[in-house]
Amino acid sequence: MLLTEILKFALRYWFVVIPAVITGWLLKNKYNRGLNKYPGHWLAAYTDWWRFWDVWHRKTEKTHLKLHRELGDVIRLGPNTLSFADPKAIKVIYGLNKGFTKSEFYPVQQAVSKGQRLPSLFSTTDEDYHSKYRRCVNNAFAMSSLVSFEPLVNKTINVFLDQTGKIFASTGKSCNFNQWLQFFAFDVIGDLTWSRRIGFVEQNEDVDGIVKFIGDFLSYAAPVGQMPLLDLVFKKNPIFMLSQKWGLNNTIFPATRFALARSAERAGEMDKVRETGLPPPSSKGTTDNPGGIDLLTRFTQAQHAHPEFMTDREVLTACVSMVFAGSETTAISLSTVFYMLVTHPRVYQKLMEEIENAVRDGGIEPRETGTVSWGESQKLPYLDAVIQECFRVHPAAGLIVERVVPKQGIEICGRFVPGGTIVGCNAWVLHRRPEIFGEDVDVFRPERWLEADAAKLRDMKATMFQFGAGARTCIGKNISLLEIYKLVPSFLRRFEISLVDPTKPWRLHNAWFVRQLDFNVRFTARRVQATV
Ligand code: HEM
Repeated sequence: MLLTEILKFALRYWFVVIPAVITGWLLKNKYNRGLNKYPGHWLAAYTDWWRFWDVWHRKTEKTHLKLHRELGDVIRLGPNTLSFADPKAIKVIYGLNKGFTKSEFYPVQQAVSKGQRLPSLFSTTDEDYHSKYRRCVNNAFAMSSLVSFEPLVNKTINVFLDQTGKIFASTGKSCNFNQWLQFFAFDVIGDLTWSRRIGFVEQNEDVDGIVKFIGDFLSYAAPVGQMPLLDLVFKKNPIFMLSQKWGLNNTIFPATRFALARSAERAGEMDKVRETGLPPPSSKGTTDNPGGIDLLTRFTQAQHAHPEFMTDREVLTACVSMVFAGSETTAISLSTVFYMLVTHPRVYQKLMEEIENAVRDGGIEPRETGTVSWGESQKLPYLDAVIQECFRVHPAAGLIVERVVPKQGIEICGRFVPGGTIVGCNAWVLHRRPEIFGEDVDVFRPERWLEADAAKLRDMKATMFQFGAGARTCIGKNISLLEIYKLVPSFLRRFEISLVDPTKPWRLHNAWFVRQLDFNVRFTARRVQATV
């Protein structure tokens, strides 16, 4: 009765009721559980459309840095979202057993199969499921496993160097270096995961459109992740989910298709691994093909050890998430190193001297291919300083790494934040803290890593956030370091790199990961033996 009266009233006076409801909703957002005390862009307090709009414009790392510099260490990015710039926040927000969970930003990145979401190690918000999953696969990524990955990485590096010579250096053709490094990173992950490259480097093309697919997917997921409800309208809507469930729509991610094909090829071999827990004989390799234990084998070994948890689905999603999480991020980091070198000739020259001296003194074996081993790369302090500085000035992830505050609320850097609030840090902001890295934070200067005393260095390292932190920190960190520390000196020994147009800087595109565009270069072959 009362409801009918209210409805009648609302219909009659809709021109007053609608603005009143909208105003009420906006005010509720603005004063949401006391978050109005935090500064930010004025629109951010009222609606998440502001952060959607900002991320849509692909320059969010700049927005966050500017707002923090102007407004302080805590800023409001949305009615329910805060960004923290103080490095002390890292330990609280990402610390172990603090009760924070990943936000709804992550499920937007979930693949769907037969109408069901496929939560991965990266995208699951269920921390209990995550910790069981991570326990099962952790061993595969330990530093000690690197030894068995190195032969797999070597194979791709050698093909990559030869192809660079053949396609670009010997023809004088210019190279879209960021894309070329993406091809490398995707092929390494293919080799590490399935002992089989996807074929990007050999064919010099985006096989099956996988790179484009992931690029487009991230460009969608970054803004939509700011308002995850939109995903239920655009991509994971009931019509799409039901049509998948009933088999009317069999769209499948190209990386998943590749993964399914590789698993089918090796089904017999993996059955034995699942049964015995032992790696297959092929992993021993031969003199021509050095072998190595790939991730598919390791995840299947985890199935043997944890049959109650690891099903075929967990093995498949773990393999696919390697491609999603490990390729674009590594390619971005590699591009940064090469770009910073070509745009800072002093640093480039100093690094070349270090590498040449190591070859001359026997610190690097004089291999014909010019490749540098992981062990050798670890004895090059300037290389290490260059790579650290590149991670500092251009971390791959360019948005806040979102977490939800536990129900009871928590104190972060002296401020009580109510439960349910989305909080996070952006590596681009943390890495430019002058009290940690020095007043010249905006300058690319690898020497800062060599000059710092032990205490300062400890603070600098503790503030580095390129791999995230805590329980959800990057599981592939060691693998990516293996790739980067090996490829950079190996490539520099074989080729001299110059920009096609030194007056034209690259462009950045922040779609969760900050991709580089217009990084066009030429290569000149160097005589590797001449350095010995
Ligand atoms: C330089 C290269 C890389 C960078 C900068 C990077 C960065 C990150 C970051 C920031 C996170 C945390 C995300 C979050 O908390 O929301 C993460 C997680 C993850 N990364 Fe990486 N990553 C890199 C390479 C790799 C590689 C090579 C692999 C796989 C072989 C990989 C697999 C993963 C996975 C599976 C997770 C989720 C871990 C979990 O939640 O337990 N990453 N990565």
